[in-house]
Amino acid sequence: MKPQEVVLKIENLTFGYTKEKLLYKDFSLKLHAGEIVTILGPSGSGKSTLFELIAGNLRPMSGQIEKAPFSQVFQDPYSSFHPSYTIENQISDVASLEGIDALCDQMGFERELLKKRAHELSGGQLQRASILRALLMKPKLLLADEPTSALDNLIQLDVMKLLLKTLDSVGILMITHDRDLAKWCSDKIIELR
Ligand SMILES: Nc1ncnc2c1ncn2[C@@H]1O[C@H](COP(=O)(O)OP(=O)(O)OP(=O)(O)O)[C@@H](O)[C@H]1O
Repeated sequence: MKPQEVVLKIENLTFGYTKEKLLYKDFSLKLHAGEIVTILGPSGSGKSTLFELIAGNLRPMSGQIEKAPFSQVFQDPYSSFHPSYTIENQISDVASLEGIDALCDQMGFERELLKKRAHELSGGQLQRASILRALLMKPKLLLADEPTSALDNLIQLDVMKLLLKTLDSVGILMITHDRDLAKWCSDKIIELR
């Protein structure tokens, strides 16, 4: 079997907002296309900070982060979209709409919702729109922060299954508080303290 491409390589990462309180000390992680790695940890343990570091919004104190082209699904569906523009407009700003109909069907996301403005959608609908946008960007690495938190249990599983289907060519790094979900879908779980 052909070895899968490395889509994220973190080497000896050290970071804290202050030197006195480090959140990461010599932290390393390698993620391949086809893998899903989940970060579990209590509130305040540094999960979102790790995504900020990977996305390049924060600089490590030391260590290296190499990443393939990535897209992100954010924890708060309401802040993921501008409230007064349509979902379709906001997706087409960053991605081609090719394949959107099939993806909508797979996610149980009614296509009419694409023509609506973000403020007219529910939290669960917005969260699916955010996943739709992230997948249409055709990333090699998907950073997913609580990607299914606003969905009820049944839809949550469907959406996770869809994310897993993309795994042939994509590596997923996911944050969740949901230990059962993490155990069900992850190749590897990293626990922060
Ligand atoms: N911009 C910042 N400046 C200073 N400290 C910060 C900043 N952002 C986060 N922190 C602190 O860093 C720690 C880690 O925060 P982070 O948001 O990464 O945690 P988390 O594990 O994602 O939490 P949650 O599960 O609640 O989202 C917390 O103690 C937080 O108060």
